[in-house]
Amino acid sequence: MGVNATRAADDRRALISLQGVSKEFAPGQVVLDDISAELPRGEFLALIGPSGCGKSTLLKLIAGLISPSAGSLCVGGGAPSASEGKLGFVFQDANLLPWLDIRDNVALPLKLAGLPRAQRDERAEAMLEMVGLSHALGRYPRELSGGMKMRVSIARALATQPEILLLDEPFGALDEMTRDSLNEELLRLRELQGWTGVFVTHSVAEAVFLASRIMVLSANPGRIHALLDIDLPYPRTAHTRTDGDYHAYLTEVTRSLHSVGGHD
Ligand SMILES: Nc1ncnc2c1ncn2[C@@H]1O[C@H](COP(=O)(O)OP(=O)(O)OP(=O)(O)O)[C@@H](O)[C@H]1O
Repeated sequence: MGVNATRAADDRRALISLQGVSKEFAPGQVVLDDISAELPRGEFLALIGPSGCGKSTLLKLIAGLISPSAGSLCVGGGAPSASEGKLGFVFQDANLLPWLDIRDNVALPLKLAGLPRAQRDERAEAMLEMVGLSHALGRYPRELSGGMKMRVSIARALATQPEILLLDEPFGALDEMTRDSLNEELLRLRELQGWTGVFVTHSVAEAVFLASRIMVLSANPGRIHALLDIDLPYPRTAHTRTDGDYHAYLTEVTRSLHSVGGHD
């Protein structure tokens, strides 16, 4: 098989595969039940559903931070626990180290990976430039706004050039304008870097704006209620939010969420 044929076969194969995944933290307390999905390379999947339905748990399973009670997951062709280096994780809290300036915060995973100082500084600076913070390299987290901290957190998650980016409600604590502009920025980064993403959100608008597909989960136990394709063309920009199709998707997802008892 030639290089192109191999790549085409790779592209068709799911990058993340979930088969009959269930999770219970205590016997009889099923949090997630029988979740199956295939995520091809390039997918940007939003997880949405009522509070406590298991969205973060599903993300942690994909990251290999916890193991399923039943079923199996395959990430990048292997077990999630073996996918270290292929994955970047962004949490709701930016989790920056207060005693390091933002260049060193972004360079931290590279330091842990053993990259020499010059290389990790160069990469950290390139990442910070990509998120529009090259003017702030020497600043400390306490000197940054919430939106800037989240930009640093995203730059840090992407510094190791992961194939997959997992985001657990990263913009939930931000005001709407900052959130909208970070959403646009995130899509721009995705265009540039081509990672596959899975993110948790409570915002229907954010899910529709970002995602290529939305998984609506029901609660107690968490099950897939709907998997909806969002066929809005990328790149999506601020103009997308005034598009009639975008608004039709907002209505569809809101209805789906209401039918499972989500009040977000
Ligand atoms: N480590 C754990 N041990 C025991 N129970 C847990 C653990 N982690 C999560 N749970 C329980 O699993 C359920 C799902 O939690 P999870 O955080 O995945 O939900 P979520 O959909 O992300 O919620 P939210 O939207 O409120 O953030 C909750 O009832 C939670 O209490």
